[in-house]
Amino acid sequence: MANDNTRIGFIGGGNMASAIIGGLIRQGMAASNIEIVEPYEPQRAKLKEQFGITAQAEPGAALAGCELVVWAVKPQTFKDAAAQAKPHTGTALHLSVAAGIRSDSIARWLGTQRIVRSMPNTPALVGKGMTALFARDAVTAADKAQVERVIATTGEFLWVDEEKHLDAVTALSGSGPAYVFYFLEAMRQAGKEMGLTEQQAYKLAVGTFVGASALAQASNDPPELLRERVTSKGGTTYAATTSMDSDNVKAHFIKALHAACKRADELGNEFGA
Ligand SMILES: NC(=O)c1ccc[n+]([C@@H]2O[C@H](COP(=O)([O-])OP(=O)(O)OC[C@H]3O[C@@H](n4cnc5c(N)ncnc54)[C@H](OP(=O)(O)O)[C@@H]3O)[C@@H](O)[C@H]2O)c1
Ligand code: PRO
Repeated sequence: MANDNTRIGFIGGGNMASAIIGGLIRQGMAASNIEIVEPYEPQRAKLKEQFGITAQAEPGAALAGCELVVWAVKPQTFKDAAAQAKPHTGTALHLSVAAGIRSDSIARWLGTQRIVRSMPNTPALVGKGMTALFARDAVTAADKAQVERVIATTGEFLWVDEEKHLDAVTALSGSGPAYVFYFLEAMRQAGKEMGLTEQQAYKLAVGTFVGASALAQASNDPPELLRERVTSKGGTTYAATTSMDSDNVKAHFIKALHAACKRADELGNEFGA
């Protein structure tokens, strides 16, 4: 992004916006090309401290010069935020990161069809994000390329052809980091119960996730086979996975992801009207 003079506006300057802005700045985008609208004063102070960007409390003329507007508000506040910002967004291309809110709703609120919906995740903060993107028909190849340049600063991405698949993506990779952290909490507690210090247990658990993920990424083998290679006959891994199987852990975990997917659909219905 170093030689790119595109101006990008952010509506909402919270966690997800900060993750993307961090990526853009790391890749050399000038902070002066970023406009942020963020009503919460302490968050504006944080953005100033983190990125040197003075965010605006409400949308205004500065937004009009932005070729791309990123919507990083909660699903619950999207409609109101859209009503406030619409008079200032000109002919911009729009990129939403909001869970659940369908592009039909966004098109209606903003009066434009140039909308890309996305579902990023918080590892974007460290350049290891995983994002899925969906484009409405009116989005051109050049528009898509512009979105890709932005999202690529936060990690990897893929496009989905059907918008409803973004709900599944939300359940899988959008919320996914929380599942990993949940398992880290459990591994840390188990380690402590077995006599390790909290620090030792946490370091071992995080390192194991990093290592196993890197192995899965580097390997052409399916996870079933990778797991088999850890599992010695009559050994410790077998004892653990047998215990999980008898408690139906996998089925419960899959059920949890379906609950997240259903909630994404509900968010679209509840807050997209
Ligand atoms: N966090 C994640 O892991 C994640 C992952 C993928 C997608 N998302 C999506 O990203 C979106 C933002 O989530 P987040 O975690 O970044 O939330 P967040 O940290 O709460 O950020 C949203 C920000 O938008 C501000 N805001 C509220 N009304 C506004 C308005 N009218 N105009 C401009 N800004 C306004 C909020 O201020 P106040 O606090 O004053 O309301 C808040 O600072 C959500 O739609 C979520 O579904 C999040
Ligand atoms: N965070 C948002 C939520 O929990 C969307 C994915 C991750 O609703």
